[in-house]
Amino acid sequence: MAAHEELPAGAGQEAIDELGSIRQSIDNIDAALIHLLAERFKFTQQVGRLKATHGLPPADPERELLQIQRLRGLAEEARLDPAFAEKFLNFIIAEVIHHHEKIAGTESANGSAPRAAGARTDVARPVVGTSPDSSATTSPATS
Ligand SMILES: O=C(O)C(=O)C[C@]1(C(=O)O)C=C[C@@H](O)C=C1
Repeated sequence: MAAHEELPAGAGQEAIDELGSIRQSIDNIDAALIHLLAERFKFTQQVGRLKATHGLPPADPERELLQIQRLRGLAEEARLDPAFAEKFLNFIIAEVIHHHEKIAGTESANGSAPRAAGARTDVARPVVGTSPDSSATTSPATS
């Protein structure tokens, strides 16, 4: 509900105020996520240039396997769905690899083949735990 909209019948002012306050915190967290992602992409761009300069492949499946294992563990500790954590990381990494390919000039004419999260086209890539294509899993909510 946007600020200019009328209050739904039945919701008291206290509830509306609480909702507004919680949403402020959500907005702060969303802003932090954007800033963190921007910082992460700055570093991965550095990696992309380094890899292109030295002829290293854009993707490193072994590294990804370690990252996924680590993040799944962290997610469990934080009571976040590990399948969601894996899917989220794979989503980011797919974009990073696309950037790496662009830097190296190795992307195909219509861009990279769509990389299903957790799937490589050129290398057998380990997939840990639940499939990151979590249409089969429950919500990305906490577990
Ligand atoms: O660490 C690397 O080699 C990267 O290119 C970074 C990164 C990542 O985004 O974390 C991206 C692609 C690789 O497959 C593994 C990890």
